[in-house]
Amino acid sequence: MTSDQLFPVDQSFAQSASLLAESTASDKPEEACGVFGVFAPEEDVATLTYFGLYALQHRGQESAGIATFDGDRVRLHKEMGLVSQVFSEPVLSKLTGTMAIGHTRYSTTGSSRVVNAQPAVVETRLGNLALAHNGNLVNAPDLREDLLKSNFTLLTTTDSEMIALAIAEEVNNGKGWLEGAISAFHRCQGAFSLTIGTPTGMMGVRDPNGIRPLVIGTLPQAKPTDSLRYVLASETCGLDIIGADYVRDVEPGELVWITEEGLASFHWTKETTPKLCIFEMIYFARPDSVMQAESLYSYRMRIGRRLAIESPIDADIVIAVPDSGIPAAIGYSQASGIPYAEGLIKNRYVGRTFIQPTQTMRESGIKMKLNPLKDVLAGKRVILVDDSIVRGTTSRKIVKALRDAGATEVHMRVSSPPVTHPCFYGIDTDNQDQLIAATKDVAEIADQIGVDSLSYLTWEGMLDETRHDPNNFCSACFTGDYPVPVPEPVKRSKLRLEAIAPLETVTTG
Ligand SMILES: O=P(O)(O)OC[C@H]1O[C@H](OP(=O)(O)OP(=O)(O)O)[C@H](O)[C@@H]1O
Ligand SMILES: NC(=O)CC[C@H](N)C(=O)O
Ligand SMILES: [Mg+2]
Repeated sequence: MTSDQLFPVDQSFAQSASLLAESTASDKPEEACGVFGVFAPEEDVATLTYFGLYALQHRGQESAGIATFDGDRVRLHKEMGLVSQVFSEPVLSKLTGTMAIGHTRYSTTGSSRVVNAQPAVVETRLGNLALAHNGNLVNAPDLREDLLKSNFTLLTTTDSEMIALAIAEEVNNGKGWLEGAISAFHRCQGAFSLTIGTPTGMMGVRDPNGIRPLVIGTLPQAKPTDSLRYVLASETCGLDIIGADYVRDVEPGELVWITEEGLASFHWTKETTPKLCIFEMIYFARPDSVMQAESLYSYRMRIGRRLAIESPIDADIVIAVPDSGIPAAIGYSQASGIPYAEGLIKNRYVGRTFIQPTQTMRESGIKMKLNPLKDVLAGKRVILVDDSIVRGTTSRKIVKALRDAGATEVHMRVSSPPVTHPCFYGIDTDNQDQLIAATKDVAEIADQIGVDSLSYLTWEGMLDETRHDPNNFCSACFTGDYPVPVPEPVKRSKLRLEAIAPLETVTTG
């Protein structure tokens, strides 16, 4: 399905019976998204955004969208699928403008369907705004009630549309873009890294804890007279791909406002406590992205070394679970002196299994994805390194495949602590009952996945090796210590707004 629009528009497409009839899969996991924005009047902003989203594809694989601004006019194309499936050159050539906002989605608050794809575009007194959101609001049900009371029409079941409508409400009540947006952010609780387009400028925003990442870059000026061209991206890999230079992170509780005049920074709240999601560093973000002033490849190598020191074992080879287990396996090999080998070959055309919508898809995804190398493994005592065990689906299958390929012993080492709690801030760590470490101890997990031994990195080791203040990270998935309190009904519903308020009952008048 496609949603291709020129705004101002008739948004009635979103209310069609066929869309409303689509139901959400109740076992659908949670995760993160990729956001992007570019303000570059002399450039082909849609194509730049396409490449930026291409680099951020790992953050969300369900749908993608780009909205471009040409003065007051907004052009929007969003569709289900991967970035390369959603956009073609003819589509991109129609997305003209001086600024673009882009999104790759992995649904969390609303179901996976085109109406919920982003950017969310809403009309306001001052013109349209387009918003791309990474994260999750933990007060989404309350915000939704407030917006319904204000007679707003909710066309989607995402918390992201609610942020856009909250800004619209403030603006419609007489505020300007900045004042209105800041008032709206004070109504939001949870995780939100946002890129927002308006007819006059582009915003980059992080919540007071900066749970999800967001970086600022600049594009080189084609001519000395060109204005500075700014880029916003979830990760630095989204800057690299278009030749943009990394400037800095958007800070927790900061709003950057990018216009023809340049970039202005506003600290929209004084109540900031940095809590970057440590799971971004462990697994989610790309290893070539820079966080906390170094590539995640370097951090992941270091935790692999730490793991070797914390949990040594005698063996013949160290192998990784590709892709995200590779840096830690190299680190483990370096620190232990046990040779690193490739024992599993990944079909590079298969995506991330962790973030596929259903258990059935995840199971078949693994079979399609990894094939053991028999001549490397036969007769060997193997140390298998992965970055995380979440449900245990991946490890169980791999361990069996390694033994079938002739490995005599399989010792698993994991470069993060046991995942015991779900994430409510935008990464897929599923319901607690599906997290293998929520109900089983390490010995039971070892038994279930069929390894000879199993060890995890300690929580202290994971945080020490960041070489930053350990208090600056959210590690709730390992501890249950949530930096933004999660209301009980939200914990129970896992922010499935369809469960809280079925779409069929949404007021559209
Ligand atoms: O315990 P499970 O629920 O099976 O999930 C854990 C696995 O999922 C992730 O990899 P994924 O295959 O998603 O992506 P990757 O190729 O980037 O490692 C992670 O790196 C683990 O390998
Ligand atoms: N994973 C995310 O960051 C998703 C953003 C938003 N909560 C949605 O469901 O669309
Ligand atoms: Mg993996």
